[in-house]
Amino acid sequence: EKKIRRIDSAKDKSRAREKDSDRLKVEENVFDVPTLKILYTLSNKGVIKAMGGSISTGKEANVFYAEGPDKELAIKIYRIASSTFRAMDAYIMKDPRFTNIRNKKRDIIFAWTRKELQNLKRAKSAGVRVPEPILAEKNILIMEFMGEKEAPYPLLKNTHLENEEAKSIFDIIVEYMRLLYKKANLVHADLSEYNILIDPNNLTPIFIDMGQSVTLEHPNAREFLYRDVQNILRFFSRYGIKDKPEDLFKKIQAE
Ligand SMILES: N#C/C(=C\c1ccncc1)C(=O)NCc1ccccc1
Repeated sequence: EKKIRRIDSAKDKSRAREKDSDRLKVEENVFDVPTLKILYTLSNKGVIKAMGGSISTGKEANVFYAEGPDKELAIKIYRIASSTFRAMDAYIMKDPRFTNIRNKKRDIIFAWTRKELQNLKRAKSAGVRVPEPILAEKNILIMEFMGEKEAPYPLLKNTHLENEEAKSIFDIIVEYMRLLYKKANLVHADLSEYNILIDPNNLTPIFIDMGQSVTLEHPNAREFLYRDVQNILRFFSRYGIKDKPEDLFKKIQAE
């Protein structure tokens, strides 16, 4: 009951911050009864000591801060009532790893959550800096919290950089794209300044949101890679970086 109150208070806290009713509806969908049951179970198992507030809210999921037994956690909860799960089809239905799932909304969301955990593990073992993946349970993904004092590290989008700082971050991002491709056999497929955190202690990038990442067997993998390359070059052009997309595209895939 104490733990349940903490989760309920997290609900209230995240609601309290709601300004307009739409967001309230959005938040409401995340904490549906099945999701609450899983959170209570994880809490009773000691995986989650206390739920915190919402770190970020997207169309298809919300990320919450939480205290774990030994480290801070980020809890990503995929919305079952999400309207954008159709968009997931493009990535998941052609992925040989998931062709056998029944086309039921929940199954797609659960498979997507499992895929994000798997992709984070593969990225990490390839040497790409990502939040430490901890577990996936139905529509809930638990990972290491990347931030300090309950405040997440800033997105690349919101980080002020000098040109030299930007250049060194750009070089690491390209190296991570190469490691993902050559060693993890993955393409991020949604890489942009919105899905890269910057660790302010050493100005290094952290890749997040790998639910949509695909293996190189996916028929559109190279298209997605080219789009990631274009996104990154578009963002870094403001710092005087002039690499050509086709050159970067080749460099990432080169033997
Ligand atoms: N993962 C993750 C995120 C942050 C994060 C911070 C600190 N530690 C770990 C993860 C995040 O904001 N993702 C964006 C997003 C996408 C889709 C729906 C909601 C939110």
